[in-house]
This record gives sequence, structure tokens and C-alpha cells, in this order.
Amino acid sequence: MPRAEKPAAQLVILDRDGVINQDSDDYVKSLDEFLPYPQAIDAIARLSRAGWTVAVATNQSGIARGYYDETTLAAMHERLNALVAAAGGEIAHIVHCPHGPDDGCDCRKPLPGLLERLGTELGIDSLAGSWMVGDSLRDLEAGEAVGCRPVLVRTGKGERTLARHPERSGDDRTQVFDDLAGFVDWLLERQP
Ligand SMILES: O=P(O)(O)OC[C@@H](O)[C@H]1O[C@@H](OP(=O)(O)O)[C@@H](O)[C@@H](O)[C@@H]1O
Ligand SMILES: [Mg+2]
Ligand SMILES: [Zn+2]
Repeated sequence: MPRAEKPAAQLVILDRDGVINQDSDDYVKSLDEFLPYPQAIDAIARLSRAGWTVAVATNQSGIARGYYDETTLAAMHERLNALVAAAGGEIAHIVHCPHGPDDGCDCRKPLPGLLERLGTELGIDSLAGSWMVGDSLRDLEAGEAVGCRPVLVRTGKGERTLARHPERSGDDRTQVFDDLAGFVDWLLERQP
């Protein structure tokens, strides 16, 4: 049974590390190191309860680097889905790029391949108009490459991203929020 097509405008795509959970310059290498922000779990649940499709698109070069494996990553995402379900919401789909920067893949953000795969697997023809929330410039660029509206959060590497790219805080392209909860508050307030 093909999935019913979803209007992209009701889609929010989230980067993972630094948006949903604490990031680390040493990578998030184990389930014990996977520490979701409570505000983010609640925000995802609120979004999905309000009828939005929530998905995750994450670079996980730590796999290519040998820091952890697909089984460990799957355990992290099982934990994430369980926390969101316990909060009364759901994540429609999670996609990841397991490759390293020198592997020449087409799915490592800022390339658009990961988001394109997400759209295909969600049955969405065009991601134009959906929201892409990240803490790194590559998240925003990957989203813009497929027509998403970019949102930068200050959590994770967000402050560092803003310091390196101050134009992002002033332009009318990019919305900036302290955290995912702040973006969701804003988004849901503007929705009928
Ligand atoms: O933010 P998302 O895409 O969910 O995941 C980022 C992680 O895969 C890691 O990405 C790495 O970048 P390199 O892959 O080494 O360039 C570093 O930034 C790490 O600190 C970070 O934990
Ligand atoms: Mg990130
Ligand atoms: Zn890849």
C-alpha cells in the first residue's frame, strides 16, 4: 500500500546532534552518550500531536571512522523513538549518512542526497516549503538545496555556527531560535 503523499509544508526535518540531543566534539559514540534534551523531546511530541510530520536527517561519520557501529546507532534511535512516544508523539522517519568526508557519497550534509532519500521514503515529491532545523551550516545548506526553510538553533554547535556566519542571524532567509522548543513554540503559534 503506497504511503499517502504528505504535503511537504507540514514537514519538519531535524538535524540530530546538537538539536535533539547534546552534541560532542568527540562524537556521540554510545547509548550512554546519547542525551536528548528534554525540551526537544517535548517539542517533537507537540509538533506531531499538532499534525506535523517530524523526521530526522543526521550525519554519522563516526561509523565510517570506526567509533561506533550501525547497531549502536539503531539503539540510540530506538531510545529516541521510545522517549517521543512516551511524550505522546512520533518521529515519522530517521535517515543517516554513515560515510566519512572522503567517501564521496551523495548523502553527507551539506549535500542534498540524505534529504532527497527522506522525501522519497516518506512519499513526498518535493520538500520545498518544509522546515530544516539544524545547529550547523551544513544542515541549513542541505535544506536550502531542496527548498527547505532553514532554521538555526543555538544549542549544540549553533552558537559556534552563528559566530562563524553572523550573516545568518540577520538575513531574512534563516530563522534563529535558542532551541528546538523555541522554534516549535513559534511555529505552532503561527498555525491556525
Ligand atoms: O549534527 P548531526 O548531523 O546529527 O551529527 C553530527 C555528528 O555526526 C558529528 O559530526 C562531526 O562532524 P564530521 O562528520 O566529523 O564532519 C562532528 O561535528 C561531531 O562533533 C558530531 O558529533
Ligand atoms: Mg548537528
Ligand atoms: Zn553518505
